[in-house]
Amino acid sequence: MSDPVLPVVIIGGGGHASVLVDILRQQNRDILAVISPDPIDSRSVFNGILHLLSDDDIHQFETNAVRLINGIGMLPGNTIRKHVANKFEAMGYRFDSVIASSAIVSPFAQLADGVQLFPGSIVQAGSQLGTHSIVNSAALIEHDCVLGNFNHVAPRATLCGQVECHDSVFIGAGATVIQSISIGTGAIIGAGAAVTKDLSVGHICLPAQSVQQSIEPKVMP
Ligand SMILES: CC(=O)SCCNC(=O)CCNC(=O)[C@H](O)C(C)(C)COP(=O)(O)OP(=O)(O)OC[C@H]1O[C@@H](n2cnc3c(N)ncnc32)[C@H](O)[C@@H]1OP(=O)(O)O
Repeated sequence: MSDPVLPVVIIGGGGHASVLVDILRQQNRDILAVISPDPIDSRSVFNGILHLLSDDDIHQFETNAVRLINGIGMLPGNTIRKHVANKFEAMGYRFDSVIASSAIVSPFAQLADGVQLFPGSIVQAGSQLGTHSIVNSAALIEHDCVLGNFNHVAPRATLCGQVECHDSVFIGAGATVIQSISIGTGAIIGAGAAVTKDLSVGHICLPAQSVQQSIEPKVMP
C-alpha cells in the first residue's frame, strides 16, 4: 500500500526552496510552513505560507503527521543540505521526494526518498538515484546511470548512459558526461565541461575557458 499524501513543511527559504514550493503549489500540496532564519518575503511564491524562524519550530508538528521537503540547494563544497537531512531524520521526520509534473521519469527508474526532479528533467530506464539527489531543470539522466546520495545535476547537464556518480557529486550547468564514466565521491564538474575520463574522489574537472576581449572598431577603407 502506498504512503498517504501528507502536508509538508519546507526546510529553507531561498531560491532552491522557491522552485520546490512553486512545483508543490501547482500540484495542490498542502504546505504548512517554511522554516528559515532569513526573511522570505522578497519571493512572492511564499506568500500566504506560515514562516517559522527556528529549526526547533518543527516540534509543533508530529513526526507522522507531516513530511519534510529539503529546500536547501547544493553548490560545490556545500554540505548544509546533507546536514539538514541528517538532523531532521534523526528527530524522526521523513523527507518526501518532489517530482515536477513536467519531469519525464521511466517507470523502470528507481528513485530514493527525498529525490527532487525539476521541471523538464528526464530520467531514463534503468537509472537509480540516491536519497536527496537533485536533477535540476531540463537536466538529462540517460539509461542505466547510478547516482549516489546528495548529488546535484545542475540545469541542462547531461549524463549519458551508464554513468556512475558516487555520493555528493556536483555536475555543473550544461556539463556533459559521456557514457560509462565513473565520478568519485565529492567530485565537482564545472559548468559547461565535457567529461571523457573517470574522475577520482574529491577531484574537479574544469572546462576550457572562453576568452573575453574588446572588439576594435573597424576602420572603413
Ligand atoms: C539553479 C542553479 O543556479 S544551480 C547552480 C548552477 N551553477 C553551476 O553549475 C556553476 C558551477 N560552478 C562552476 O562551474 C565553478 O565556477 C567551478 C566549481 C568550476 C569553479 O569554482 P571556483 O573553484 O570557485 O573557481 P573560481 O570561480 O575561483 O574561478 C577560477 C577561474 O576559473 C574560471 N572558471 C570558473 N568556472 C568556470 C567554468 N565553468 N568554465 C570556464 N571557466 C571557469 C574563472 O573565470 C576563473 O578564471 P580566472 O582565474 O581567469 O579569473
